[in-house]
Amino acid sequence: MILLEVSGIRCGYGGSVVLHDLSMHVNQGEAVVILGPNGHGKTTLLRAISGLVPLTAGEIKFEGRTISGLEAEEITAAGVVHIPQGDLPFPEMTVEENLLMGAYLPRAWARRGEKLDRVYSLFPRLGERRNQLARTLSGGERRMLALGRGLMSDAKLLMIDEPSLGLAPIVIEEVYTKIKEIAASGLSILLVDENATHAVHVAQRVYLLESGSLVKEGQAGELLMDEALFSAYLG
Ligand SMILES: Nc1ncnc2c1ncn2[C@@H]1O[C@H](COP(=O)(O)OP(=O)(O)OP(=O)(O)O)[C@@H](O)[C@H]1O
Repeated sequence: MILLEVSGIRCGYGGSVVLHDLSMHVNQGEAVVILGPNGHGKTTLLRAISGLVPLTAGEIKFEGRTISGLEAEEITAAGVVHIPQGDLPFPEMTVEENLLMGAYLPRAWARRGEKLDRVYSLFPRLGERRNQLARTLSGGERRMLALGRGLMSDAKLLMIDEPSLGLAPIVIEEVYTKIKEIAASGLSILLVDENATHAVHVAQRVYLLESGSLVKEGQAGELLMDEALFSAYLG
């Protein structure tokens, strides 16, 4: 069953068009990654789905309902949760207070205790640091906090923007191990990253984005087998 369906969208900033006639989808329970060089529109695509960049053409549907044109809060309330690049937490709040901010919608708030337990079992380091101010966390811990905050909501689709950005290789591996666990729990995931190495092991399906258009789609396994493609597009 298709969960998210993006059909022929066009959007950009001011007069400049960033995404042209872009179509893609995410099935229920699937982890999908969009790979592509920086500056080619990956973040813009997530922002368009979240209602932060208006479309000038095309349509986006979630669970069969048109969400393009809705306010960003309504799209979040529908279950599309966006973890932006850089994932800055509220620095003067504790880890736990930051996590609780992710459960601000009434349905999630009612189940916040159970959700906190789930986040702490997935990220024991956050549990140990629950009373620590977010500004004192390491880069990797901050990224975990951003993922945890996303899980505190009633997400049906978790969209994660470049989880490897600015982290040391060993920390990237740790973050991706957690994303794999989240995907294995059945939550649908749409991930964008410039770094293919880890992302292709988490995703079932991959799209390659170049200059605002998707140039290829395939199973992650096929991409891994295709060395020429892998090096041509992903370096
Ligand atoms: N707020 C903005 N105003 C004007 N142009 C923007 C804005 N945000 C992004 N752009 C432009 O849109 C294009 C696509 O940027 P986008 O951030 O979507 O790329 P990306 O593939 O996610 O790369 P990165 O990972 O570096 O963010 C770039 O040319 C960028 O300069």
